[in-house]
Amino acid sequence: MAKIPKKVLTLAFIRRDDQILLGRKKRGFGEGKWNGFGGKVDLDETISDAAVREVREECGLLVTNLKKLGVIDFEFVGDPVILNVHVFSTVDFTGNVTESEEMSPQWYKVHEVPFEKMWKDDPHWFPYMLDNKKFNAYFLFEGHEKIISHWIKEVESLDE
Ligand SMILES: Nc1nc2c([nH]c(=O)n2[C@H]2C[C@H](O)[C@@H](COP(=O)(O)OP(=O)(O)OP(=O)(O)O)O2)c(=O)[nH]1
Repeated sequence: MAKIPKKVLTLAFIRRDDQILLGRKKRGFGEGKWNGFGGKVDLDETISDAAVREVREECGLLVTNLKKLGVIDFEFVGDPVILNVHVFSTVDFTGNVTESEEMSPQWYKVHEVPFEKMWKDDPHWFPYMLDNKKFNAYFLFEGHEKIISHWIKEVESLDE
């Protein structure tokens, strides 16, 4: 059997009181959508090191104590590559929020997250993430706007 290629990506959320920091992606994959901060893992770094680096690059904050809350696999019809997204959250950060070439950041109240301007899968798993519950999920997309099938389950623990 041919091995299914997986591309490991990070996605980190920063919380402050009843707010969450999101960024509007200014270019590339998911352009125009509001999201957490993240991207590809480099060869020489751990997944959580990559998560810290991507947050710093995309919104200027230095985060610590990232907790892994979710692992989501995304498959796209006609594309053999599975995106393996590791979702983190933290309340610990230093620095000032700054716009980057990739992201335009903004604090949102957690009950005012703009799901209509986000990836279609996000309303399914954000409730777990916002509640600090650990979860695994899978979404099969046709194009970038239509979910054909999915599952999601709460789990006791996640591999590091
Ligand atoms: N909320 C949400 N995030 C997603 C979904 N799919 C998906 O890849 N992401 C996240 C994971 C990553 O944080 C980001 C995609 O990474 P990216 O392509 O921007 O990676 P990068 O920053 O290394 O890219 P680049 O600088 O090389 O352009 O989007 C999704 O369906 N929902």
